[in-house]
Formats: sequence, structure tokens, C-alpha cells
Amino acid sequence: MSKYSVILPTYNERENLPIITYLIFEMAKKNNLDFEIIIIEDNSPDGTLQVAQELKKVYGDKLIIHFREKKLGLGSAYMDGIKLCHGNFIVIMDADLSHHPKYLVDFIQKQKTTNCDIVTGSRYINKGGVMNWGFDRKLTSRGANFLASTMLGVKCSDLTGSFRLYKREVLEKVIKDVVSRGYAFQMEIIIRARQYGYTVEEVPIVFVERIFGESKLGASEFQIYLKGLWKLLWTF
Ligand SMILES: Nc1nc2c(ncn2[C@@H]2O[C@H](COP(=O)(O)OP(=O)(O)O[C@H]3O[C@H](CO)[C@@H](O)[C@H](O)[C@@H]3O)[C@@H](O)[C@H]2O)c(=O)[nH]1
Ligand SMILES: [Mg+2]
Repeated sequence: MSKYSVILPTYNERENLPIITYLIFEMAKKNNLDFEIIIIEDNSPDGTLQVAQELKKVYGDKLIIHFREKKLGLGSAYMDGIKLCHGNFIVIMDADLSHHPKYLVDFIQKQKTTNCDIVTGSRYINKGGVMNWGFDRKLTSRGANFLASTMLGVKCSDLTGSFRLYKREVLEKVIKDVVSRGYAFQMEIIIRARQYGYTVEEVPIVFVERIFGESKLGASEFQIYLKGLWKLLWTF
């Protein structure tokens, strides 16, 4: 039987963490799937670690907590998370409920029927979308995707999305080459996967902006993203 490991990076997700954890394990139970969760917690000032420790008392071995002394960025959280996964499939998703666990059933179905290496959730195909984003955030996301796909010449409708399912060995192989550490990580991983000839399938998702807490994608992260894109342009 397949085993699925979900990597959840957290920074100030005290309110969201119990809900996302519950939804993932409920979805797994309902569909008779074997899931574990790996939380990569970067010393959030809001006490996310204490919440994670309480959840550990409920879910035991199915929930792993990896604590890091400071905020080290999304890409590096995934890299550390992979080392702790026991599954033969790895899911990467946000902990703030923007990525609903119900879609994992579609991801798994798609992977099974196509035997693809990566399934990526897309906001920009039929039945996909975003909810509760202002004009500026929509523009940033569309702009980032447009820049990435035209400059790097990669066909993928949602290069900057981060809700994905990977075959474990594929992620392990590709991640070794990845140089981005922040938000550009998602884009780089798809580009490198395509270079290796790995297959990528898309599934529509509706991304719902978080209710609790704040996005960490500020102007400085966007600047880092643009620098990352620039660097990649000269790498490929
Ligand atoms: N451990 C750790 N977690 C982090 C860090 N930065 C962010 N996170 C966690 O990573 C997840 C996503 O962070 P958000 O701050 O909510 O990102 P976003 O603005 O909603 O951006 C989302 O959409 C983008 C595309 O539009 C994606 O590129 C991005 O990866 C993310 O999915 C959340 O679970 C958040 O707690 C960090 O430095 N360390
Ligand atoms: Mg978010």
C-alpha cells in the first residue's frame, strides 16, 4: 500500500495548524489512505510549536515535528522535511488552509491513472481559481507566472503554486540541484523536473486566501523571487 507524507511548513500558524491536521487525517481515514504529517516549524513567535506538541499527543507517530531555531524560508523547510518522510509519495502544501486537503483525493487519483511523477495543483486551468485575493495579489501571481513561463519557456499553467504530490525518488533527485531557497523554489523544481524528463500532470484547485494570520509573501520576498528568477535565467 502507498504511503503519503505531507510536509507542512509553519510560521505563525497557531490557529490553522489544528484544523489542517484534522482535515488531512479525516480525508485519509475516509479514503483508507496511509498518511503522515511532517511539520517544519521555524520558532514562530505565536506559539505554533506548543500547538504542534499538543497535536502530537493526539496523533502520535503519524505526526513528526521538526523545530528550527529561526525562520529559514520555504524552500529550506521542504529540504529539511524530505529527510524525515517515510512515504513513497510526498505532498507539499501550505498550512494556512489555502490548500484544501480534499484535493488530495484528486491528486492521488490523477497519479494512479497516469503514473506521472508529479501532480501539481493549478489555479489557472478550468475549474481552478483563487478566492479572496485583492487586485494587487492577483496581479503579482499572474505576473510572476507569466514572467517565469515566458522567460524560462516552460509549459505549466501554475509554476508558482506549491500544492503538489511527488514520487519520493523524483523529489529527492530534483531537489539536489535546486538553488532557490524562498518562494522561487516551486518554480525551479518544475523546471528541473522537466529537464530530467519527469512527467507533470495538473489538477484544478481553488486557492482560498487565509482567514487566520498573515501571508509572509511581502515585498521583500517578491524581490527575492525576482532575483531568483533572474538567476535561473542564466542557469538554464
Ligand atoms: N517553516 C517555515 N514556514 C514558512 C516560512 N515562510 C512561510 N511559511 C509557511 O509556508 C506556508 C505558505 O506561506 P504564506 O505566507 O501563507 O504564503 P502565501 O503568501 O499564501 O503564498 C502561497 O502562494 C504562492 C503562490 O501564489 C506560493 O508561491 C507560495 O508557496 C504559497 O503557496 C504557510 O504554511 C507558512 O506558515 C518559513 O520561512 N519557514
Ligand atoms: Mg498563504
